[in-house]
Amino acid sequence: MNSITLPIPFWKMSGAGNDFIIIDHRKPLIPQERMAEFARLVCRRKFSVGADGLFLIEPSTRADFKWRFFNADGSEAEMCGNGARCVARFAYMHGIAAARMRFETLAGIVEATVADTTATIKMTSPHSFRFDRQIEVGGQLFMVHSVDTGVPHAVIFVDDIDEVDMVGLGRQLRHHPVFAPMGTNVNFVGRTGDGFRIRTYERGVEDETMACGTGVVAGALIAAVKGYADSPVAMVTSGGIALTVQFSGKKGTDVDQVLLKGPAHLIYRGELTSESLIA
Ligand SMILES: N[C@@H](CCC[C@H](N)C(=O)O)C(=O)O
Repeated sequence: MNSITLPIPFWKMSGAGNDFIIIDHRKPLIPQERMAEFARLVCRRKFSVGADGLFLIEPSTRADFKWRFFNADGSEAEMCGNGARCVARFAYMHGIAAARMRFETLAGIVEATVADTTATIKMTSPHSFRFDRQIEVGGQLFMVHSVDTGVPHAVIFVDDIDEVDMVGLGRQLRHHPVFAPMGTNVNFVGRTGDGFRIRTYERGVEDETMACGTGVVAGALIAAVKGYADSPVAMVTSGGIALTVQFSGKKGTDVDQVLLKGPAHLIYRGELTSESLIA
């Protein structure tokens, strides 16, 4: 079968401004070989629903369900923190899983708890920490830290977060040879009087998004190692919404339980038709 079964019911959800299309795909509707193309079409803003990413919920033999996750450009990514929180609420509201659930991602098993419009996830173990790499971009040197929180993230602490050229600088770092071949998401973190602000240039969206869950976790863990923060760490994202990261275990890179908490809202539900898929 190479055709897409239409119409397709979907939910549009927002996790702190990171927005997603979520489809119950336990009964297959989109052939495997057309999933990336489908994601590109439905995520395209102004021409279709528009979103930062697409989730297809599928059956799992190891957990309550598993997902296929595609960025807006059709690339498949291992993990998405805000998407995981939205998917958890979707699964709970569709009776696919109980309020406490486990689901399979390419990064590993994610645990989640849903309470009203808030969803908390237990992240897969962060790994590949690197600190204090000096990287030159456009004749300027940046002190860059990095960690994989399910997907790769670079973290840079800046004095004035409003002044960062997200598209110019974000894009150059995202494609910097140091991070090849996978590339990286790029987070700029600013310390405010009583906390942190964070802005993320997302791989696969190829732009700044309003929030990035795995990016907030990367920022919080690196801030803790640097001695700037202690658990729980709240970071205000570009859309103005705070996400909270809680972790236990030894302070530093040896953290064994990392929780990400924040809102997961249903924006609307609808049906995708052939007109939603126009290139
Ligand atoms: N928005 C996500 C991260 C999604 C994956 C990322 N775009 C990538 O390809 O690495 C989040 O909330 O974590």
